[in-house]
Amino acid sequence: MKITRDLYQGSLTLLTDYYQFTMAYAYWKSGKAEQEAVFSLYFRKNPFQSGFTVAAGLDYVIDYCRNFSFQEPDLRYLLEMRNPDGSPSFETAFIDYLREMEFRCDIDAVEEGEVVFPNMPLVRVKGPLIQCQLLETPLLNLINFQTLIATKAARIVLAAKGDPVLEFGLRRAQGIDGALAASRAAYIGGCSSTSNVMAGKLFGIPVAGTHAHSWIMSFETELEAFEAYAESFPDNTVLLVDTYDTLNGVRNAIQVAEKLKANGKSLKGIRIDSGDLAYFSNKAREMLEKAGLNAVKIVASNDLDEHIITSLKLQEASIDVWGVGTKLVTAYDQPALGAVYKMSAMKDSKGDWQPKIKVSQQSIKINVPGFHNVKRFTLNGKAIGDMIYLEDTASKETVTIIDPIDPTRRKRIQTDQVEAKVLLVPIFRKGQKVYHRPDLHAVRQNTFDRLAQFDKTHKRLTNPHIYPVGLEETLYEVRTNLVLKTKPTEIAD
Ligand SMILES: Nc1ncnc2c1ncn2[C@@H]1O[C@H](COP(=O)(O)OP(=O)(O)OP(=O)(O)O)[C@@H](O)[C@H]1O
Ligand SMILES: O=P(O)(O)OC[C@H]1O[C@H](OP(=O)(O)OP(=O)(O)O)[C@H](O)[C@@H]1O
Ligand SMILES: O=C(O)c1cccnc1
Repeated sequence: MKITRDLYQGSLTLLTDYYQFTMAYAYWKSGKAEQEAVFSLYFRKNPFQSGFTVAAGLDYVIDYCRNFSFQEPDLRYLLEMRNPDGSPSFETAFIDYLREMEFRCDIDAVEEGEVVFPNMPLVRVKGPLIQCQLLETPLLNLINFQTLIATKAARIVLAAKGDPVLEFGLRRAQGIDGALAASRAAYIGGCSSTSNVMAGKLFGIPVAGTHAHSWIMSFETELEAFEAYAESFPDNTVLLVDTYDTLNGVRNAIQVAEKLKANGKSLKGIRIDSGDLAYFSNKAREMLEKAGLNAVKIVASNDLDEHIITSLKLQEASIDVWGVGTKLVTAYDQPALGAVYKMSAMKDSKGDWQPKIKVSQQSIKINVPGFHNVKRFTLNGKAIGDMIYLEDTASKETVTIIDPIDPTRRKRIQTDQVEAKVLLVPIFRKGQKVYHRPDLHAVRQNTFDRLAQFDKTHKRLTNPHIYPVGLEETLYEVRTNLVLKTKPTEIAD
């Protein structure tokens, strides 16, 4: 897929924060640009107070990196940039250096649809410092939003307990790209279809839809509108019943169903978009059953989210299909995932790797140093803990994983009695793509399969049981020693 190129027709290399260029220039001026570094992309808290997060956005990252080059119009723009005093921001020789730049990074990442947790690397970039740095903003932009929406979708799909969830968000999404990326991520999270026709064309997501109130309002009566719609779509008649009076709408839909039956066809569904969805869906179900129309599906929409769906399920509402828009594609209750991208190691002038740490007053903001990876341990197919570890640490029979924020939380794992899977997968080697991307349907299936590995207590929508993710002991020690070495030991007055 060349989604970003198809959509934006050119290089996206300038779609970054200006400070990436100020640093790039300064790295180049001080002779550090080609020095090797490692950066890690991770988040610190699951969104929505969720017990898990679903990774998405890697496909866009791959496109971005494959198109990573400076085109002449971009170079001209950079050359014309000025400091506040009117002097050129960048020397011509730097612009020439950018012109020749070829993407040379190694990238490893968790696959889309993978279930991920705070502090573990989602993407690891190793390569020339300048290239690692320039990737910071676009990688965060691409991973943060899609991961957020895939997670929201997964929660909604879990609440729907196997019923199809139709994504209806385009009209309320954050602009064109927000909508397209959200439709893609919502599908990864488990939605069944999108109403966004362009997302269908670009990504191959199934497209589905009913009709709006305007269709009914364009006729003298609701019954005429239903009949005309059934004539237009005899094989896919879904009627919106709540324009004037929901139960009367159901009666009219039943009349149309009988006509369809006489022609060897059937009414596929009705949609309720207002009022008490439990009451109206149960009444509608009773009326449909009385008319022998047990197979007619009831679609509900109207500001739904995982919590309202859960409540409607508890109320035993007779809803078979859920249409969800605004609260899904805008991640209404948490509009951003806070993933960050931090340097974790750099080669010194002798060519030796040095782990790097950012020390903060807030311990949650201290990153994981070194060339690290993450392993998931499973027992009889169930995930029991994730270990963040330094790649050059020899494997041991027993490991202890230590929560980086609360080191009293620890878990011992007998590695010879469990299965282990390394979660970072090679994506690029020396700038060349080595990863074969699965199609979007396989990614969506991946989400279901991976989520199935987790105990339901971690998937509970409120107050979930915290899944154990920790640092392997050696890494924990490296990190603690680095913090102690870097942090002033005296408490400031
Ligand atoms: N039985 C129910 N239990 C919990 N929430 C419900 C139930 N029925 C509907 N809701 C939710 O309550 C909210 C009702 O919102 P609102 O009052 O705006 O709807 P409405 O009265 O149908 O009006 P509108 O025509 O503006 O959609 C929606 O978010 C809807 O999903
Ligand atoms: O509620 P959402 O989850 O965003 O789902 C999409 C909404 O979009 C349509 O409404 P419309 O734009 O016609 O407005 P209205 O039904 O709120 O009047 C549809 O009837 C849903 O109610
Ligand atoms: O197809 C539908 O029913 C639909 C599409 C977008 C928004 N609301 C409803």
